[in-house]
Amino acid sequence: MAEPILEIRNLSKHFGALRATDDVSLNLRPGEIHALIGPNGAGKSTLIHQIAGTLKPSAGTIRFLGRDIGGLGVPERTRLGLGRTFQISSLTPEFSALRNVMLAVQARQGTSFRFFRPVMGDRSLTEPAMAMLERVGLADRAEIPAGELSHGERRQLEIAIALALGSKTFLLDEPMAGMDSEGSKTLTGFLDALRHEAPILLVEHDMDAVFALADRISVLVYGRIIATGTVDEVRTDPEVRRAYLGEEA
Ligand SMILES: Nc1ncnc2c1ncn2[C@@H]1O[C@H](COP(=O)(O)OP(=O)(O)OP(=O)(O)O)[C@@H](O)[C@H]1O
Repeated sequence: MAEPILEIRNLSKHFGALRATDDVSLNLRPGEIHALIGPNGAGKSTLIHQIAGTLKPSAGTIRFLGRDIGGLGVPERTRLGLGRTFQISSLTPEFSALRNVMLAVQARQGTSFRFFRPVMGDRSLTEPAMAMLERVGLADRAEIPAGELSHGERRQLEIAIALALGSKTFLLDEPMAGMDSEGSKTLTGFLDALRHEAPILLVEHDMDAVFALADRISVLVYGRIIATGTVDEVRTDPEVRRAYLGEEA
């Protein structure tokens, strides 16, 4: 089996007496979508924050591409290729989709000294940025201001930006939140293809999306993983049914 890209071992986060994550171990393999599900307050976002570097773990290790990243800050983790998206603030709403991606290409190239040149005419920026928009299926929306894109399109744009910044893995925290069923269907199709570019750790409450997408699911309850397995294994696990899925499973 391929080496995991991301390996979490015995990760915990304590807020006073509360164990928001408690001895969590999981991994993410190349090409997979690993979904993390669980009731409200189970610790899913806390876990994502710990991996992204915005929360310091109380204990445990995080290895990314074979390297212990526990001591690294957010920018260093991003530079290594750990992509966290869906922070809407990363988009400049009045700039076109293309220009938003060009800024990321420029940041990656470290060419901000070119500010005095007309950026939109710079083919070393427009061409890779266009290629990125094509990869995420937004090429025909290149000229539309980011603020006028649909909810789902903005998420695709954020992924294009993350790819332009060199992301090799994605941590996605509730990407379907606030979407109608049409939007979440489109985004599901998009994430399905994205996994082959970069594996995804997906926190999501939309169970249709999770069951359609996940290669594996881990179920988090009160900060602990109570089961990890395929969709079928998790759906039929008695403890998961009792603790989370209930009779609807
Ligand atoms: N900064 C913090 N200080 C204290 N407690 C916190 C903090 N952040 C989260 N918690 C607590 O940790 C627990 C886990 O919260 P977390 O947001 O990780 O859960 P979640 O599984 O993402 O929930 P949801 O599905 O509702 O987003 C909760 O009890 C929450 O109140």
